[in-house]
Amino acid sequence: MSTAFRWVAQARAGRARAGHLHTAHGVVPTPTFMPVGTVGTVKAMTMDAVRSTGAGIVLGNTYHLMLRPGAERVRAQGGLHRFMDWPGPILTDSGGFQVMSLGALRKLDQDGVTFNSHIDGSKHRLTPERSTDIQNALDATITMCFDECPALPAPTETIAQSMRLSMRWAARCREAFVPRPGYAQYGIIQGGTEPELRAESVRALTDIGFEGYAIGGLAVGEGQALMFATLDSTVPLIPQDHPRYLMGVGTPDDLLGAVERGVDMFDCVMPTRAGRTARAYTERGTLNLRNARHADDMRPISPHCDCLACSRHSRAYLHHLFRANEMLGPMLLTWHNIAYYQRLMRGIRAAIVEGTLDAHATWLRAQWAMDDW
Ligand SMILES: CNc1nc2cc3c(=O)[nH]c(N)nc3c(CC[C@H]3O[C@@H](OC)[C@H](OC)[C@@H]3OC)c2[nH]1
Ligand SMILES: [Zn+2]
Repeated sequence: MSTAFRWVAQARAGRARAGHLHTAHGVVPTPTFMPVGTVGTVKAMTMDAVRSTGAGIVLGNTYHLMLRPGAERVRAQGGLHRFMDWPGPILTDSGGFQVMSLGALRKLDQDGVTFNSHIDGSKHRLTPERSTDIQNALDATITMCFDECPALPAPTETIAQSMRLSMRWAARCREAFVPRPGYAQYGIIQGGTEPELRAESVRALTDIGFEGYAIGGLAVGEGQALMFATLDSTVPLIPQDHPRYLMGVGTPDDLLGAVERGVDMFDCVMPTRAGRTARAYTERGTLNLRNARHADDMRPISPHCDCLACSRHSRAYLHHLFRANEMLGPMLLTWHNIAYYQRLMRGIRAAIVEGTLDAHATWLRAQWAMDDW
C-alpha cells in the first residue's frame, strides 16, 4: 500500500470534486475545512472536541510557533502532533502572511523579511529556507511555501513584482524541503486578481513541481465576486490530479462557491473567532447569542447539530454564559461552529458523490436566506 502523499478523485460534479487526501498521518475526505490552530491549539477547544466534529486536518503557524514556544522546543517535544496531541495531518502556514499582518515593524528584501515580534519586540528574520526548516522542525504534514501576500488593491506592476518574488522564493523553498513519504509541500499561487499574472504564477509553480497548490493572495478585502472571478480563471490551470487549497476562506457561502469552482481545501478563522464573540453559525445564517431575544429560548442552537452545545444546552444557556462572560461560552460555541462547518462540508461532499450538488447548493442558499429563527 503506497504511503505516497496523493489526492485521489472519487467523483466530480462540473468543476467540483470529491476525493481523498492520502497523507503520512491518515486519509482525509475532500472537500475539507481545516480548523485554524495557530499556536498549537484550536482556540477554546480540546483536541477530543475537534476530533468529535469530524475535522481531518488542523493548521499550525510558523510565525506564531517560532516566536513561542520556539520551533526547536516543539521539535524536542516530538513535533507538533505529539505536542498538541493531534495524530492527524497538520498543515502549517509559512509565516509570510502573518509577518505582513502581525509583525509590528518589518523590512522586506529580496532575500526574506526582518521583523519585530508582536509579543516582546525581539528581532527575527524569515527566509524561504528558514521558514521551510521551521516547518520541518514542527513535523508539519503539509508545508507551505514562504511567500509575500500583497495587500489589495494594488497597481498591477506591484502585484507582478510581488508575485515574481514569491515564485523565486518558491524555488528556494522547494530546494530546502526535506521530502518524506506521506509529507507534502504546497506552492502558493499569487498574482492578485489579474488572470495573466495568476497564469504566470501557476506555470512557475508547476515547473518547479509541488504535491499541492494553494490559491493565495485572496480573502484580503477584494470581495466575493472578484475572488470567484479569480478562481474561475486560475483553478482550471492547476493540474487536475493535485489538491487545491484556497487560503483564508471563508463564510459558508464562500466555501460552497469555491467548491463549485474546483477547490478542495479551506481554512478560516471565522468559525473559531465567531465562537468567542457569541456568533453562532447555523443552517439558517448566523445568530448573535448575546441578543436579549435568546434569553428564554429553550431550543438548541440548531436541531440538526450533535455538538455538546446543541445536544445538552439551550440558546438561553449560551446567552447566559456570554452575558456572564463565562469561558464555557466560547468553548461550547466554538465547538458548535466547527461542528457546523464540518457538517456543511460533509453534506457538500456527499452531494458531489451522489450527483446532486446543484440541488443541494440551491437548498443551502435558500436556507441561509431564511435566518428567521
Ligand atoms: C484571511 N485571508 C487570508 N488570505 C490569505 C492569503 C495567504 C497567502 O497568500 N499566503 C499565505 N502564506 N497565507 C495566507 C493567509 C494566511 C492563512 C493562515 O492564517 C492563519 O489564520 C489567521 C492560519 O494560520 C494557522 C492560516 O494558516 C494557513 C491568508 N489568509
Ligand atoms: Zn451544535
